[in-house]
Amino acid sequence: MESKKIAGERAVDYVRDGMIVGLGTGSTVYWTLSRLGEKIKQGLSIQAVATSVQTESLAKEFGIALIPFSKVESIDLTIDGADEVDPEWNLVKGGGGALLREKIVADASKRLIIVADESKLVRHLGKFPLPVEVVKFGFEWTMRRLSGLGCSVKPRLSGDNPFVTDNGNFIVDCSFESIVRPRELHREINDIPGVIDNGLFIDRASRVIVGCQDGTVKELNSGKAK
Ligand SMILES: O=C(CO)[C@H](O)[C@H](O)COP(=O)(O)O
Repeated sequence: MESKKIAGERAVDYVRDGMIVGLGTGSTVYWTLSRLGEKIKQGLSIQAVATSVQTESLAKEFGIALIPFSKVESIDLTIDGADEVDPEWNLVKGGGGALLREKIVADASKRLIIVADESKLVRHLGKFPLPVEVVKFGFEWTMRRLSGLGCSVKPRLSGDNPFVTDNGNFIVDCSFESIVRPRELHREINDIPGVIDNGLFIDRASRVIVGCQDGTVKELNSGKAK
């Protein structure tokens, strides 16, 4: 928990007065939101776009001014978490089910800072099941097509019911043993009818901030993205 906190908080050092900031989703970003709230009390002035209903309500709690995404031309900086980060900074995201809005907001952002604890750094993506957002209609068929890509598939549940995203869709978690060619896999998955998007984020991170168990924070800044 402490390593998530120090990573999440550190990212706030990159936020400047007047910025439009994208707010990711998850337990690491929670600490970003809480630190942003403190800085706002001390006079920082920003506007923010949330990537989930959960983040929207936390932002309100922390006194962060939100604007609708539809009113935004571009976002200066987005801070978000990840489930896995490989040495090329390809990411798996969507553990919290917010991958679609997270990807749209990341796409509109000049910079994407990823905050994570050390356990998220992996040699190859794939240990964490890859979340795929699919439409409800025909999702059983879409799952069959996904399993044809060589993974085992599980519809995500919330208790006994299917998990429903903020966009009204389902999530299918796809377990590949190892994702060797993430770029190709990203395209293959999104080519399947019924798939809306998947949790692979390729060449999107501009910086990765990692909280370590010994209390230090590592900042990696050699990615290929904008
Ligand atoms: O992609 C996400 C939500 O859709 C999260 O950023 C990801 O699951 C990491 O979450 P956490 O910081 O709680 O470990």
